[in-house]
Amino acid sequence: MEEKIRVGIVSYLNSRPLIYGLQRLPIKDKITLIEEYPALLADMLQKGNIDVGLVPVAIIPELPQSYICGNYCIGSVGDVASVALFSEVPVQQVETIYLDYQSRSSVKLLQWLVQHYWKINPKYVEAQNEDYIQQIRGNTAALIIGDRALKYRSQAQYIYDLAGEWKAATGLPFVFAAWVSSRPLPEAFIQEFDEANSYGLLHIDEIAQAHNNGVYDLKKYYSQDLSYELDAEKRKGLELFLNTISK
Ligand SMILES: C=C(O[C@@H]1C=C(C(=O)O)C=C[C@H]1O)C(=O)O
Repeated sequence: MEEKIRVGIVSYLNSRPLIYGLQRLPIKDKITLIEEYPALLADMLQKGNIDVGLVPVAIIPELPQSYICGNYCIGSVGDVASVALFSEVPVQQVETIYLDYQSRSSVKLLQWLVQHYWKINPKYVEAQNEDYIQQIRGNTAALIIGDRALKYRSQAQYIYDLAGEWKAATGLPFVFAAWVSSRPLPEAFIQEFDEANSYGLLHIDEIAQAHNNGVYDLKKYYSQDLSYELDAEKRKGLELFLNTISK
């Protein structure tokens, strides 16, 4: 039997539409799905523990070889809702920022916004585990991504949505994660993979209902906040982001 292709996918709600077809269509017998948080997926791709992953785009410049597979991603054309700087004070008064250990792209995006858009000069602290979320107080703010960010929204005073801020600063959409492999994969596989990604996007209502947890309106999350097509505008946003972080 042929070896299965190891596919790493983000373990958050954001990727439920992309995993839907991968778990249901015939491609499911050709792959092994591994779910992890984004920073771990990045490590796994870098170490060769997965063949393709929905990895933070910020690691692309660090890979000796990389191939973007297919036409889907985790992106946004405005506010994304699940990636934000959460604070008790306006951003101009923020002095310390905890960085989410689960993120790679949003950490880089935040640091770009801090320097070039908000023009503030905070101290950064790299969080090691979930406890950092309790540190948001006074002039201490934190970056949170994923399901934990959706959850934190209801108790937050100030929410600086990183995709919305990027859009305001550059006029472009933002791509957080894309399907990346470190070696070329067969064309026929990529095509089947791409079709499996698109399948879930036809079942958004069902997926939103199945995962509804009363925390956030998932139909809105999947159809308005997130934008999964890696189209020409998103590729432009991605290129600009990768250029800015590799300088
Ligand atoms: C929109 C999101 O995009 C994510 C953010 C990532 C990052 O910051 O490295 C990576 C993958 C995505 O899960 C989110 O997690 O909410």
